[in-house]
Amino acid sequence: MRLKLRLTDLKVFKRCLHSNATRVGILGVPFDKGQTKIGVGNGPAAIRKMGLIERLEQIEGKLDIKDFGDVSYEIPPNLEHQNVPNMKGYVEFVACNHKLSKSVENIINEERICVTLGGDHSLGLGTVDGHLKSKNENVCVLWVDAHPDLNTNKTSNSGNVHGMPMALLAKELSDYWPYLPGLDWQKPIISLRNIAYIGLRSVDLYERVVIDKLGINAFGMEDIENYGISTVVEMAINKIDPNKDKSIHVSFDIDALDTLEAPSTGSAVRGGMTLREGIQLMEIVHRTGRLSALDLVEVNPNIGTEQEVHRTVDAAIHIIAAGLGHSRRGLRPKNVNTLPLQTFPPTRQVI
Ligand SMILES: NC(=[NH2+])NCCC[C@H](N)C(=O)O
Ligand SMILES: [Mn+2]
Ligand SMILES: [Mn+2]
Repeated sequence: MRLKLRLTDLKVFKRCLHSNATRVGILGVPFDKGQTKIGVGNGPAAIRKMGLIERLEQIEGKLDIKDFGDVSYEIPPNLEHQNVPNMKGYVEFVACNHKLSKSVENIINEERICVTLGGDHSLGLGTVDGHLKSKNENVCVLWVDAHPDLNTNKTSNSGNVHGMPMALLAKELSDYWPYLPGLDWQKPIISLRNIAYIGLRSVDLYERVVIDKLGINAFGMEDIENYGISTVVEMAINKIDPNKDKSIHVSFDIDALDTLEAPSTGSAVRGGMTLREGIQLMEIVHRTGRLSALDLVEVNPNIGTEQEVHRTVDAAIHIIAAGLGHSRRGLRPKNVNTLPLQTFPPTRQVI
C-alpha cells in the first residue's frame, strides 16, 4: 500500500511533533448593534466569568491559550454620517468589523485557532474576512444557525444587520448590494460553494429563494432528524472541503440549539439541536485537525432567568471545549503505570 501524504496531513503531523500544545487565541467582541435587544454585548464577559479558560485548561494535551481581550473600535470621521437604507447600526457595524477582521487575521497568523466570543452574529463578517486574509486563506465555512443570515438590505424585514453577514460575504451575491460606504476593505470573496449551513429552521422568503437558486449546501433540522448529526456534519464537510485541505471556520450561533438548551438568546426558535448534537458536531470538526476559527455568538445574558442564563453560557462553553478537543470519554492520566492505585485491605470476609 502506498502512503499518500497531503500538505495538510504534514501540517498536522508537524504540529504534533514540534509542540504538544494546540495554540488558541480568545477574542471578545461585545458588539450588539446588529440587532435591537440589549445585552448580547455582555456575552463575552459572561462566558469568561463562567470559567471558559479554566475549562479549556483542563483539556487533554494542554492548550496554549492566549486571551486577546475585547475588540474596541472608533468610528472614523469620514464614516460618521453615512448610512445605508434598512441597515441599522451601519456605521458601528462597519467600524467594528474592520477592526475585528485585522485582529482575527493576526491571531490566525500567530498559528492560533481564533475563538471569537460574541456579540451578535453580524461579527461573522469580520471573522470570516480576517480568516480569508490570513495565511490560512483557503477557507470553508460551517454556519451553524437556526437562520441563514442571508438577507440583503432589500430583502430584510427587520433591517438588523445580524441577519445579513452571509449575503455580504458571498461572492455570488455581490451584485445585489448597493454601494456600501466604508466597506471597501471587505470584498465578497468567498464562494457559496465553500459554505454549508447546519441547523436551519427559520428561513425568510428571499433567503429560501437564494438557497434554492444558488444551490447552497443547507442542512436543516429535518436533515439532522433524518440522517443523524454525524452523517450531516460529514456530508457538509465533504461538500465544502472535498480534498480535505481547507482551513475550517465554524460560525456557531447559539440559537442553533433548541430554546430549551439555550434560552438566553435574541432570536430563539424552538425545535432546534440538542446540546449533545452541538457537541458531537464540534467533536467531528475537531477530529479533522483543520479547525482554524470558531465564533460563538448571540449569547444574551440579559434574557431569561439566572438559571436560564447559566444553562445557555454553560452550553456555549461545552461547544467551544468540544471544538478544542475536550473528550467526553474522560482523560487518561499520563503516569498511568506509576499511579498509587491503592488496594484496600479486605473489610469483608469472602465466604
Ligand atoms: N444572527 C441571527 N440571530 N439572525 C437572526 C435573523 C432573523 C431574521 N432572518 C432577520 O433577518 O432579521
Ligand atoms: Mn446567526
Ligand atoms: Mn440565528
